Amino acid sequence: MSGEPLLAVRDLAVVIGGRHILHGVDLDVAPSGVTALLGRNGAGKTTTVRAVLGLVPRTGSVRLAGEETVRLPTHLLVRRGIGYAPEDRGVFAGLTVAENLRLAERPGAGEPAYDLVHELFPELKARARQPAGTLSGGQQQMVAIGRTLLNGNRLIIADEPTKGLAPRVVTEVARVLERAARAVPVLLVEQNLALVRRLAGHCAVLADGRTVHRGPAADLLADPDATRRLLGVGRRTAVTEEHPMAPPGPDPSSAAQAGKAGA
Ligand SMILES: Nc1ncnc2c1ncn2[C@@H]1O[C@H](COP(=O)(O)OP(=O)(O)OP(=O)(O)O)[C@@H](O)[C@H]1O
Repeated sequence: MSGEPLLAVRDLAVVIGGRHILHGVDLDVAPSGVTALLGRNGAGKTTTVRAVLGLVPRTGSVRLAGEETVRLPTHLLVRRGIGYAPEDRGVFAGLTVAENLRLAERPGAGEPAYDLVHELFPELKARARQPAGTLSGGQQQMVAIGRTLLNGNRLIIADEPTKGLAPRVVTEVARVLERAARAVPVLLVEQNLALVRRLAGHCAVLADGRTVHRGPAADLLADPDATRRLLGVGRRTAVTEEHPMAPPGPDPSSAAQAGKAGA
Protein backbone atom coordinates (compact mmCIF):
# COMPACT_ATOMS: atom_id res chain seq x y z
CA MET A 1 0.00 0.00 0.00
CA SER A 2 1.52 3.33 -0.97
CA GLY A 3 1.21 6.03 1.69
CA GLU A 4 -0.12 5.84 5.23
CA PRO A 5 -3.43 3.98 5.58
CA LEU A 6 -6.46 6.23 5.95
CA LEU A 7 -7.93 3.83 8.50
CA ALA A 8 -5.71 1.53 10.57
CA VAL A 9 -7.47 -1.08 12.71
CA ARG A 10 -5.38 -3.11 15.15
CA ASP A 11 -6.34 -5.95 17.47
CA LEU A 12 -10.02 -5.02 17.32
CA ALA A 13 -12.12 -7.13 19.67
CA VAL A 14 -15.88 -7.29 20.25
CA VAL A 15 -17.71 -9.25 22.92
CA ILE A 16 -21.52 -9.38 22.77
CA GLY A 17 -23.54 -11.21 25.40
CA GLY A 18 -20.39 -12.90 26.67
CA ARG A 19 -19.55 -14.21 23.18
CA HIS A 20 -16.25 -13.23 21.55
CA ILE A 21 -17.41 -12.16 18.09
CA LEU A 22 -14.13 -10.47 17.08
CA HIS A 23 -10.75 -11.22 18.61
CA GLY A 24 -7.84 -9.80 16.67
CA VAL A 25 -9.01 -7.93 13.58
CA ASP A 26 -6.27 -5.97 11.79
CA LEU A 27 -7.17 -3.93 8.74
CA ASP A 28 -5.65 -1.07 6.74
CA VAL A 29 -7.81 0.99 4.40
CA ALA A 30 -5.77 2.54 1.59
CA PRO A 31 -5.80 6.36 1.26
CA SER A 32 -7.37 6.06 -2.21
CA GLY A 33 -9.46 3.63 -4.19
CA VAL A 34 -11.25 0.56 -2.83
CA THR A 35 -10.10 -1.74 -0.03
CA ALA A 36 -12.11 -4.96 0.31
CA LEU A 37 -13.07 -6.72 3.52
CA LEU A 38 -13.70 -10.38 2.73
CA GLY A 39 -14.67 -13.56 4.53
CA ARG A 40 -17.22 -16.32 4.58
CA ASN A 41 -20.70 -15.85 6.03
CA GLY A 42 -20.46 -15.18 9.75
CA ALA A 43 -16.71 -14.38 9.65
CA GLY A 44 -17.29 -11.03 11.37
CA LYS A 45 -17.26 -8.49 8.51
CA THR A 46 -20.40 -6.58 9.49
CA THR A 47 -19.41 -6.64 13.16
CA THR A 48 -16.03 -5.16 12.18
CA VAL A 49 -17.76 -2.32 10.34
CA ARG A 50 -20.14 -1.76 13.24
CA ALA A 51 -17.19 -1.71 15.64
CA VAL A 52 -15.31 0.83 13.51
CA LEU A 53 -18.45 2.99 13.59
CA GLY A 54 -18.83 2.62 17.36
CA LEU A 55 -22.15 0.81 17.02
CA VAL A 56 -21.00 -2.06 19.27
CA PRO A 57 -18.68 -2.01 22.32
CA ARG A 58 -15.10 -2.67 21.20
CA THR A 59 -11.50 -2.64 22.30
CA GLY A 60 -8.26 -2.30 20.35
CA SER A 61 -7.19 0.55 18.13
CA VAL A 62 -9.00 2.30 15.27
CA ARG A 63 -6.99 5.20 13.86
CA LEU A 64 -8.57 7.48 11.27
CA ALA A 65 -5.96 9.59 9.48
CA GLY A 66 -3.61 8.90 12.39
CA GLU A 67 -6.06 9.85 15.17
CA GLU A 68 -7.29 7.27 17.65
CA THR A 69 -11.10 6.96 17.50
CA VAL A 70 -11.83 3.74 19.36
CA ARG A 71 -13.32 5.53 22.35
CA LEU A 72 -15.43 7.98 20.38
CA PRO A 73 -19.22 7.60 20.24
CA THR A 74 -20.81 7.08 16.83
CA HIS A 75 -22.06 10.64 16.35
CA LEU A 76 -18.54 12.03 16.82
CA LEU A 77 -17.05 9.38 14.54
CA VAL A 78 -19.50 10.37 11.84
CA ARG A 79 -18.46 13.99 12.26
CA ARG A 80 -14.83 12.93 11.78
CA GLY A 81 -15.84 11.97 8.27
CA ILE A 82 -16.98 8.36 7.98
CA GLY A 83 -19.95 7.74 5.69
CA TYR A 84 -21.81 4.44 5.98
CA ALA A 85 -23.94 2.67 3.39
CA PRO A 86 -25.47 -0.21 5.40
CA GLU A 87 -26.25 -3.66 4.08
CA ASP A 88 -29.99 -2.92 3.78
CA ARG A 89 -29.20 0.43 2.03
CA GLY A 90 -31.41 2.34 4.49
CA VAL A 91 -33.28 4.03 1.63
CA PHE A 92 -36.75 5.34 2.51
CA ALA A 93 -39.02 3.86 -0.15
CA GLY A 94 -41.87 6.33 0.36
CA LEU A 95 -39.66 9.40 0.08
CA THR A 96 -38.34 10.86 -3.16
CA VAL A 97 -34.71 10.68 -4.21
CA ALA A 98 -34.26 14.35 -3.29
CA GLU A 99 -35.85 13.81 0.14
CA ASN A 100 -33.63 10.80 0.82
CA LEU A 101 -30.56 12.88 0.01
CA ARG A 102 -31.78 15.84 2.03
CA LEU A 103 -32.16 13.63 5.13
CA ALA A 104 -28.42 12.91 4.98
CA GLU A 105 -27.41 16.58 5.15
CA ARG A 106 -25.35 17.15 8.28
CA PRO A 107 -25.59 20.54 9.99
CA GLY A 108 -22.13 22.01 10.51
CA ALA A 109 -20.52 19.91 7.76
CA GLY A 110 -20.48 22.82 5.33
CA GLU A 111 -22.45 23.15 2.13
CA PRO A 112 -23.79 19.72 1.07
CA ALA A 113 -21.88 18.48 -1.99
CA TYR A 114 -24.85 18.08 -4.35
CA ASP A 115 -22.61 19.10 -7.26
CA LEU A 116 -20.35 16.12 -6.62
CA VAL A 117 -23.25 13.70 -6.13
CA HIS A 118 -24.99 14.86 -9.31
CA GLU A 119 -21.74 14.87 -11.28
CA LEU A 120 -21.05 11.26 -10.28
CA PHE A 121 -24.67 10.14 -10.52
CA PRO A 122 -26.59 12.35 -13.01
CA GLU A 123 -29.50 9.93 -12.71
CA LEU A 124 -30.16 11.09 -9.17
CA LYS A 125 -30.71 14.62 -10.45
CA ALA A 126 -32.95 13.41 -13.28
CA ARG A 127 -34.97 11.26 -10.86
CA ALA A 128 -35.04 13.75 -7.97
CA ARG A 129 -38.84 13.65 -7.64
CA GLN A 130 -39.19 9.90 -8.07
CA PRO A 131 -40.12 7.82 -4.99
CA ALA A 132 -37.00 5.85 -4.04
CA GLY A 133 -39.08 2.69 -3.72
CA THR A 134 -39.63 2.68 -7.48
CA LEU A 135 -35.90 2.79 -8.31
CA SER A 136 -33.90 -0.23 -9.47
CA GLY A 137 -31.53 -1.90 -6.99
CA GLY A 138 -28.59 -0.17 -8.65
CA GLN A 139 -30.26 3.22 -8.51
CA GLN A 140 -31.07 2.71 -4.83
CA GLN A 141 -27.37 2.03 -4.26
CA MET A 142 -26.66 5.36 -5.97
CA VAL A 143 -28.90 7.00 -3.36
CA ALA A 144 -27.20 5.11 -0.51
CA ILE A 145 -23.70 5.95 -1.74
CA GLY A 146 -24.72 9.45 -2.83
CA ARG A 147 -25.79 10.21 0.74
CA THR A 148 -22.32 9.29 2.00
CA LEU A 149 -20.75 11.73 -0.45
CA LEU A 150 -22.84 14.75 0.56
CA ASN A 151 -20.95 15.73 3.69
CA GLY A 152 -17.32 15.83 2.65
CA ASN A 153 -16.60 12.45 4.25
CA ARG A 154 -13.04 11.12 4.24
CA LEU A 155 -14.04 7.46 4.07
CA ILE A 156 -17.05 5.54 2.80
CA ILE A 157 -17.92 2.13 4.19
CA ALA A 158 -20.23 0.05 1.96
CA ASP A 159 -21.53 -3.17 3.50
CA GLU A 160 -22.34 -5.85 0.88
CA PRO A 161 -23.90 -3.44 -1.64
CA THR A 162 -24.54 -6.23 -4.16
CA LYS A 163 -26.16 -8.70 -1.78
CA GLY A 164 -29.23 -10.28 -3.34
CA LEU A 165 -28.95 -8.33 -6.59
CA ALA A 166 -29.20 -9.84 -10.08
CA PRO A 167 -25.91 -9.98 -12.08
CA ARG A 168 -26.97 -7.11 -14.36
CA VAL A 169 -27.62 -4.89 -11.33
CA VAL A 170 -24.31 -5.97 -9.79
CA THR A 171 -22.56 -4.48 -12.82
CA GLU A 172 -24.53 -1.27 -12.28
CA VAL A 173 -23.48 -1.16 -8.62
CA ALA A 174 -19.86 -1.77 -9.63
CA ARG A 175 -20.01 1.41 -11.73
CA VAL A 176 -21.56 3.28 -8.80
CA LEU A 177 -18.72 2.23 -6.51
CA GLU A 178 -16.07 2.92 -9.12
CA ARG A 179 -17.34 6.47 -9.53
CA ALA A 180 -17.62 7.02 -5.77
CA ALA A 181 -14.08 5.74 -5.15
CA ARG A 182 -12.73 8.35 -7.54
CA ALA A 183 -13.88 10.95 -5.03
CA VAL A 184 -13.45 9.22 -1.64
CA PRO A 185 -11.65 6.04 -0.46
CA VAL A 186 -14.03 3.12 0.05
CA LEU A 187 -13.98 0.17 2.44
CA LEU A 188 -16.07 -2.44 0.66
CA VAL A 189 -17.50 -5.47 2.42
CA GLU A 190 -18.20 -7.90 -0.39
CA GLN A 191 -18.66 -11.57 -1.22
CA ASN A 192 -18.70 -11.12 -4.99
CA LEU A 193 -15.10 -11.78 -5.95
CA ALA A 194 -15.51 -10.66 -9.55
CA LEU A 195 -16.52 -7.27 -8.19
CA VAL A 196 -13.59 -7.27 -5.77
CA ARG A 197 -11.21 -8.10 -8.61
CA ARG A 198 -12.60 -5.22 -10.64
CA LEU A 199 -12.55 -2.61 -7.90
CA ALA A 200 -10.21 -3.38 -5.03
CA GLY A 201 -6.52 -2.62 -4.68
CA HIS A 202 -6.04 -4.18 -1.27
CA CYS A 203 -7.98 -6.59 0.86
CA ALA A 204 -8.22 -8.17 4.28
CA VAL A 205 -9.81 -11.56 4.89
CA LEU A 206 -11.54 -12.48 8.14
CA ALA A 207 -12.27 -15.94 9.50
CA ASP A 208 -13.88 -16.71 12.86
CA GLY A 209 -13.57 -13.11 14.01
CA ARG A 210 -9.91 -12.53 13.21
CA THR A 211 -7.79 -11.40 10.27
CA VAL A 212 -6.25 -14.32 8.43
CA HIS A 213 -4.86 -12.54 5.37
CA ARG A 214 -3.95 -9.03 4.21
CA GLY A 215 -2.44 -7.87 0.93
CA PRO A 216 -3.09 -6.86 -2.67
CA ALA A 217 -6.51 -8.14 -3.80
CA ALA A 218 -5.15 -9.19 -7.21
CA ASP A 219 -2.57 -11.49 -5.60
CA LEU A 220 -5.19 -13.26 -3.50
CA LEU A 221 -7.63 -13.64 -6.37
CA ALA A 222 -4.94 -15.01 -8.66
CA ASP A 223 -4.28 -17.82 -6.20
CA PRO A 224 -7.02 -20.48 -6.39
CA ASP A 225 -5.64 -22.42 -3.43
CA ALA A 226 -5.70 -19.31 -1.24
CA THR A 227 -9.22 -18.29 -2.31
CA ARG A 228 -10.44 -21.80 -1.59
CA ARG A 229 -8.68 -22.02 1.76
CA LEU A 230 -9.57 -18.50 2.93
CA LEU A 231 -12.92 -17.92 1.28
CA GLY A 232 -14.22 -21.38 0.50
CA VAL A 233 -14.51 -20.64 -3.19
CA GLY A 234 -13.81 -23.47 -5.65
CA ARG A 235 -11.23 -23.07 -8.42
CA ARG A 236 -13.61 -22.62 -11.36
CA THR A 237 -16.10 -20.45 -9.52
CA ALA A 238 -13.50 -18.24 -7.87
CA VAL A 239 -13.29 -15.06 -9.89
CA THR A 240 -14.59 -15.54 -13.41
CA GLU A 241 -17.04 -13.11 -14.95
CA GLU A 242 -19.30 -16.05 -15.84
CA HIS A 243 -19.58 -16.86 -12.13
CA PRO A 244 -19.63 -13.43 -10.53
CA MET A 245 -21.15 -14.55 -7.24
CA ALA A 246 -19.20 -16.45 -4.67
CA PRO A 247 -21.25 -19.53 -3.80
CA PRO A 248 -23.06 -19.00 -0.50
CA GLY A 249 -23.09 -21.35 2.44
CA PRO A 250 -20.67 -24.12 3.28
CA ASP A 251 -17.23 -24.72 1.82
CA PRO A 252 -17.89 -25.79 -1.76
CA SER A 253 -14.88 -28.08 -1.65
CA SER A 254 -17.17 -30.53 0.16
CA ALA A 255 -19.70 -30.14 -2.67
CA ALA A 256 -16.86 -30.65 -5.12
CA GLN A 257 -16.11 -33.96 -3.48
CA ALA A 258 -19.72 -34.91 -4.10
CA GLY A 259 -19.19 -34.03 -7.77
CA LYS A 260 -21.46 -30.96 -7.67
CA ALA A 261 -18.98 -28.09 -8.09
CA GLY A 262 -15.77 -27.71 -10.01
CA ALA A 263 -12.72 -27.59 -7.80
N1 LIG B 1 -25.57 -8.85 18.17
C1 LIG B 1 -25.10 -10.09 18.09
N2 LIG B 1 -25.30 -10.97 19.09
C2 LIG B 1 -24.81 -12.22 19.03
N3 LIG B 1 -24.11 -12.70 17.98
C3 LIG B 1 -23.87 -11.87 16.96
C4 LIG B 1 -24.34 -10.52 16.94
N4 LIG B 1 -23.95 -9.95 15.79
C5 LIG B 1 -23.27 -10.89 15.11
N5 LIG B 1 -23.22 -12.04 15.80
C6 LIG B 1 -22.56 -13.27 15.39
O1 LIG B 1 -21.21 -12.95 15.10
C7 LIG B 1 -20.75 -13.65 13.97
C8 LIG B 1 -20.26 -12.67 12.93
O2 LIG B 1 -21.37 -12.00 12.39
P1 LIG B 1 -21.22 -10.89 11.23
O3 LIG B 1 -22.60 -10.46 10.86
O4 LIG B 1 -20.27 -9.84 11.68
O5 LIG B 1 -20.54 -11.74 10.08
P2 LIG B 1 -20.41 -11.41 8.53
O6 LIG B 1 -19.04 -11.83 8.14
O7 LIG B 1 -20.80 -10.00 8.26
O8 LIG B 1 -21.46 -12.41 7.91
P3 LIG B 1 -22.42 -12.27 6.60
O9 LIG B 1 -21.52 -12.35 5.42
O10 LIG B 1 -23.30 -13.49 6.73
O11 LIG B 1 -23.16 -10.97 6.71
C9 LIG B 1 -21.89 -14.53 13.50
O12 LIG B 1 -21.73 -15.82 14.03
C10 LIG B 1 -23.10 -13.85 14.08
O13 LIG B 1 -24.13 -14.77 14.31
